Amino acid sequence: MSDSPQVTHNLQLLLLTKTFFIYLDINNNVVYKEQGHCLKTTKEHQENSKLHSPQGLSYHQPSLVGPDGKVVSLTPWLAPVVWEGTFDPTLIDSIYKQQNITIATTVFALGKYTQFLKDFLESAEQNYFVGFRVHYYVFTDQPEQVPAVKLGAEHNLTVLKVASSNRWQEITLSRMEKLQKLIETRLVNDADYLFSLDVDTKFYGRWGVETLGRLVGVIHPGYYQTSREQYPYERRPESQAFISYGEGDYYYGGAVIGGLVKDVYEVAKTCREKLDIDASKSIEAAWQEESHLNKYFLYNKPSKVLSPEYLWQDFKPHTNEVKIIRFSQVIKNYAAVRPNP
Ligand SMILES: CC(=O)N[C@H]1[C@@H](OP(=O)(O)OP(=O)(O)OC[C@H]2O[C@@H](n3ccc(=O)[nH]c3=O)[C@H](O)[C@@H]2O)O[C@H](CO)[C@H](O)[C@@H]1O
Ligand SMILES: [Mn+2]
Repeated sequence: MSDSPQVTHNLQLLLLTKTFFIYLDINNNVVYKEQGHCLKTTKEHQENSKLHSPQGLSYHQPSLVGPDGKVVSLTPWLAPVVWEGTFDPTLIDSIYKQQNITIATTVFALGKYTQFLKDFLESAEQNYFVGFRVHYYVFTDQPEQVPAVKLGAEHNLTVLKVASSNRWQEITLSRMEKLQKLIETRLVNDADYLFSLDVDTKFYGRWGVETLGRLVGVIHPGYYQTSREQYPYERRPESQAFISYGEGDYYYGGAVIGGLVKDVYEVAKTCREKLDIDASKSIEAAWQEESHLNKYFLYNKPSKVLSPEYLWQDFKPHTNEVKIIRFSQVIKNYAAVRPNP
């Protein structure tokens, strides 16, 4: 005689309850993996779910500084905005220390931009994921110009030679294609997280595991209190990067793209495809790949947003909201460093 449906139902409930309690009581990774496969599926589902939003939706522009002058630390889709005071470095480091992660970091230094590498790397070694495994990938047309910088334990650097270009716009937008290829050939196996960073920059403060997330963007320091109509989005409908005046959350800087390797891959691949479509129509978006990145982030929301502490500009005076400057664009003489105007 088979069990009555009621008995089966109770048994299932009992099993589920048991699994759940084991997880809550012991809270140990091994036990969790062995016993909690049904819970693990749920957790993975939540972490991996993309935050797509439809085009043309009407809603208020989110603000980053409230009317009381206090900073806002959640987006309207409930992603954290990382500011000083929103995380405890000791606690968050100790959590991520148990995860045995590698953070790949790409940086491009072509033409005269090789001069920025020394300060970038030296200051990164003082501040960037100190104590965690980092692998820098330096793309350059002059490998001999890459300075020998002493790297900390578990920090490595690989130089990758690329062709020179005589248009800076070409260099900055070609980063997407190079990033896509690097992920396909190496990073899928070699890294967990990836950051793509501008080289004309310096670290002045901690940049650590608080910045890790599935998909991470940074608020551009020039526009965090600007009305979205004034954002320098691409406004020509002919471009794939087009965003209409009534839309927009934040203006993200192209100097920082981060996240899980596979999520950054989606960004790079999508932006590259759109850059190619634009190129075939002889259109170049207002701010090259930064414009395409802003479009991507508008409809594929970042799961974590970095405040302008993580992208400042040395020439910009300090403001009340930004308590710490962690990473900043150095002052550069555009005419002297770029290959073309
Ligand atoms: C702060 C910020 O968000 N900056 C973005 C902004 O202006 P930026 O003025 O910051 O652009 P940029 O001149 O720094 O170029 C971006 C990056 O391309 C590389 N490079 C550029 C020129 C060159 O001759 N050699 C070379 O290696 C280098 O890694 C540099 O950091 O808009 C650019 C697109 O137009 C990029 O999206 C930048 O990330
Ligand atoms: Mn730059």
